[in-house]
Amino acid sequence: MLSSRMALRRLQRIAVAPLSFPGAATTKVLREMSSVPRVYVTRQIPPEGLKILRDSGQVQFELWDSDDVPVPRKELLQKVKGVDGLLCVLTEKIDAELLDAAGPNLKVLSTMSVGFDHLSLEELKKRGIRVGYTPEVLTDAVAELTVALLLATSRRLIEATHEAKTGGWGTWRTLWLCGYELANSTVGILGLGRIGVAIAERLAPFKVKKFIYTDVAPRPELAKAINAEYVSLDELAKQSDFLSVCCALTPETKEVCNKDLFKKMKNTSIFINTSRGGVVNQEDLYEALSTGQIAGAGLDVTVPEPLPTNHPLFTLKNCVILPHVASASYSTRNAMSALAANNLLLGLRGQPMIKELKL
Ligand SMILES: O=C(O)C(=O)CO
Repeated sequence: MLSSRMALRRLQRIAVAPLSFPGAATTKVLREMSSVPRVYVTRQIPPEGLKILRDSGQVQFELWDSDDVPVPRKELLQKVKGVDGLLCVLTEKIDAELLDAAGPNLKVLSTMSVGFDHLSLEELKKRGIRVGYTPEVLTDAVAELTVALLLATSRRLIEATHEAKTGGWGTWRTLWLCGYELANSTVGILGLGRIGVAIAERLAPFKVKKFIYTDVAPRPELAKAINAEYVSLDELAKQSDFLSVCCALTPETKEVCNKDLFKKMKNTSIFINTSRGGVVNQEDLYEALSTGQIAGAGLDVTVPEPLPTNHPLFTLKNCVILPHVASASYSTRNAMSALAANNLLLGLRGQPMIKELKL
C-alpha cells in the first residue's frame, strides 16, 4: 500500500506529464487520492512555485504545461470542473462563466499577479471564494523597469541605437537626439502605492526637484517617505515633467489618461505607464504624441496585449513600447510563483494567506 504522500508524488508526476497515458497503477493512485484537494494551474509557472506545490504533499495538481501560449478558454473551462483550488496568471479571465464551470468545490483562487483586474471580485465574493495575489515581491523589479523605461523614453535610447546601427550617425551634432533630463524636474505619480514610492525613491538621486501625486485621497504616510505633495489630477497633468502611472485598473481609473489629461500636460513632458493599458485611452495618446502635445511616452502595458504590430503607436518614434515585462526578473518571477503557491496551499488549509484580497 502506498503512503498517501508517495501516492500523491506519483500522481503529481503523472499530472505534470500530460503526454503519459494512465495505466492501472495510475488508476489505483487516483482512487487513493480522491480525497486530496484538486488544483488546476493555468500556466507553467516558475520552478519555485511548482516545487512548493509538489513538495507540499497537500494537493494533486494538473497544469497547462506551457509558458508560450495561454490555456485555451475551452480547455480551461473543462479543466476547472470540480477543482478545489485554482492558480492562475493575469491572462485568464476569472468570471461568472468560469466559476460556474468550476462548480461549488472551488474554495481558493490564487493569482500570480499584483493586479487583479482580470478577476471578477463580485462573482468570487458571491461564491465565498478566497483570493490570494502577489503584491510587494514585485515592487523592486517594477520600479527598476519603470526607471529604465522612463530614461529610455526621455533620453531617446531606442531611437539612438537605431540611428547608430542604421547609418544615421553622422557628425556630432548640437541638438541631435536631445531629450529631457530628470535633474530639476517635477515628477508626478498617478496612484501612490508601494510601487509609486519605490519609483520615486529610485528617481530622487537623479536630482528631481519635486514629487507630486494624486490618488482618490491623500496618502500622507506613503507621501512622507518621498516628500511628495498631494495635488489634483489637473495639477498633476499641468505640473509634471514626467508623469508615471502607478494606479490599479478599476472602473474609476479606466481611461483616466485621455485627451483631457494630455491636453493639460506640457509639450515637453514624458508619460510613462507600467500599470495597466486600460488606464489610458490609446487613441488620445496617439493624438497627443503625434501632434507634439506631449514629448514622449513609454508603455509597458497596452490594450490589447500583445499590441498588434501594425498598431499606430508603433509608428511613432517618441513612443517606446515594451511587452509587459516590468516584473520580469528571474528572482521576482520566482518569488511571485512561490507566493502564489503558498497562498493557495494556506487557503486550502483554511488558514490566512500571506497576501489575501479583502473581498
Ligand atoms: O503582477 C502583475 O499584475 C503584473 O502586471 C505582472 O508584472
